Amino acid sequence: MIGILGAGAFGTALAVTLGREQPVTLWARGGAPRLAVDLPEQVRLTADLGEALAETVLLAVPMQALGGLLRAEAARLRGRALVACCKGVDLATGLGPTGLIAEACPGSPAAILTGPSFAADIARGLPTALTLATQDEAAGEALQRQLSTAALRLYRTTDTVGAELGGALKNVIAIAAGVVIGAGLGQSARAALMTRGYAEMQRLALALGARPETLAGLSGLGDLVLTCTSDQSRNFRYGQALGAGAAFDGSVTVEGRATARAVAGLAVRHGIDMPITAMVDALVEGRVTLPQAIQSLLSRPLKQE
Ligand SMILES: NC(=O)C1=CN([C@@H]2O[C@H](COP(=O)(O)OP(=O)(O)OC[C@H]3O[C@@H](n4cnc5c(N)ncnc54)[C@H](O)[C@@H]3O)[C@@H](O)[C@H]2O)C=CC1
Ligand SMILES: O=C(CO)COP(=O)(O)O
Repeated sequence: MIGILGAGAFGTALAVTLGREQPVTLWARGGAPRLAVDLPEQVRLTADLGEALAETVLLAVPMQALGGLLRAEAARLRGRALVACCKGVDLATGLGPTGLIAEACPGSPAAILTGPSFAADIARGLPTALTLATQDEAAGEALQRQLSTAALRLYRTTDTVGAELGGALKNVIAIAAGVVIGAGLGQSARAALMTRGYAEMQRLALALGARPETLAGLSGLGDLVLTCTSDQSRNFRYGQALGAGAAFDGSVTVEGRATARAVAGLAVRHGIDMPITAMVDALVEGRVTLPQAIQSLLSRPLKQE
């Protein structure tokens, strides 16, 4: 049995695909999943977290809720294989998902499942490929077998730093890509933004110990491409609204907002130049106007690529 904590769009989609092949218990804090889909017979929905505590537990809550959930449930989660399914950097600690797991549940195998996939596509059984990262090679092989399905292919790596930073940072760049399109700056500008965004993702991630091939893989470049080019992405749509001066529903999960804040701080501490992330953070926080943000990016010094 697999336990999934969090019945938002992603947790529910994972329950649907995994539940077609094996028993799954899906914990919904409020008792109901967010995606309007039929759950396979082997998926049990519960409002009692204890019932979802299997040997393998997927943590599918938003990034800024992960630390609190881990601390509250540490005693019951310890010793289980814990697979984070969220993308971002924790504002309070600057840690990524596996760092939060290690802090709350030391000794538990900590993994992250990340990469290009919209929950709706996974739930429909469309083909999807994700990265499963864990430092423990044997645990990684076991999880890869357990969590791959006919439609969901998992690629394995031990580079947790690269996998989680790729997934976190691409959301910030997706907001910027949305701003570019929302402000009517055109698709050529978006391609430039994505490329320069990828350069700054690499600068930070490599400085923090990530491997370049992880950044070039599904969890980095793959997810950057998906999220910056599809209006299925909530980060992209949020950016579009910012760029167009339109309203955006505040209840929608937009991970790139808090991640921009956390990463702007990390970049300063590590002396890494991340102008797009800094611009997104300043724009989201209302410290600059849209024309100022665009002007500051266009007036960067001319330099080598
Ligand atoms: N939706 C998607 O297509 C994908 C989402 N992800 C990632 O999955 C993570 C979760 O996102 P979604 O499921 O899309 O969000 P969502 O907004 O659809 O759902 C979030 C769920 O978490 C629950 N939740 C919030 N705080 C909680 C807490 N403290 N304890 C328990 N439950 C809590 C909410 O009730 C809600 O059901 C994010 O980090 C996102 O980046 C990753 C890949 C695809
Ligand atoms: O992470 C995702 C796709 O891989 C989902 O993107 P959004 O959170 O922007 O909707």
